[in-house]
Amino acid sequence: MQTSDENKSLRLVGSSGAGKRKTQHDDAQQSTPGADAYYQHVEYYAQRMRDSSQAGDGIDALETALADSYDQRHGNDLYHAQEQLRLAEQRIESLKFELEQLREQVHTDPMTGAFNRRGLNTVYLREAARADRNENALCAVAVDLDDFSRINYQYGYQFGDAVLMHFARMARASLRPSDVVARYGGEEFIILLLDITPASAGWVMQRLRTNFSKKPLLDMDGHPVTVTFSAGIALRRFHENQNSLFERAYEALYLAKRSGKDAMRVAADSDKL
Ligand SMILES: Nc1nc2c(ncn2[C@@H]2O[C@H](COP(=O)(O)OP(=O)(O)OP(=O)(O)O)[C@@H](O)[C@H]2O)c(=O)[nH]1
Repeated sequence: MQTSDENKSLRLVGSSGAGKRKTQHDDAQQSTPGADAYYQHVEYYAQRMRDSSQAGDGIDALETALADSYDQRHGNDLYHAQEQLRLAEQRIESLKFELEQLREQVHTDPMTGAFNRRGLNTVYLREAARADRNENALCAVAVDLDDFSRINYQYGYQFGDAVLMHFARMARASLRPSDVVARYGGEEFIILLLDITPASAGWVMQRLRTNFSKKPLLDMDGHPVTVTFSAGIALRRFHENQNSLFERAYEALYLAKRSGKDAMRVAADSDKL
């Protein structure tokens, strides 16, 4: 039950108009802004509602509580802290996005869009671990465009660049999206064929060869320019590291070049191919 003094105080507070009225708690709020003051304020009015015997008094107290706590709910430290938190979360999201873009730049050859060496190293570690875990086959193919210095000399360096971009595009289009195309050096590429049956690696590369030769670039006069490539294929042994695998792929590539170029060879140990 309320005493008559409390009722008086309740009515006084409740009848002075929402939003503008000043209560005995305003001073306390101003001197101690923030969450503590807010909760004290709420508790104060909650207590008054508990003590109230009539619905009208309770509603009065509730309205007053809402009006008096408006600034604290919307303009106080708690509100600002929540706003800061929201902005910080937004910033974190945009930083994550920037980081993702930077990571992509660090791992990509800007001209061809293929992985660069660093990107290839990262992908190799991941895919080799996966291949070991699942006992999947993984093939590395070393590719070198034939007589590229002559292409540059005859058609210009810019045309040579266009050939490199064209090769990377054709490789991506001819292989599975999960396969990896990386520019390893000037006119050298490494391709990783994942989860491939050894017998398939040869004809997958043959398909790339066919697609590449069927869509030649044109010179200034609109004539097609024939560009070929040589390739060496090596089937990865379980737990074989990158250097060893690529070395075997390069040995096979060397044999392909020695055989007259525009050719493919399979590394000796890849006997299942
Ligand atoms: N256009 C262009 N050419 C490049 C780039 N990087 C390397 N090259 C050229 O690639 C050529 C590679 O020449 P070589 O290593 O002699 O090989 P090749 O002429 O292809 O001869 P083979 O490998 O025996 O078929 C050089 O002329 C380099 O200047 C590049 O980013 N753009």
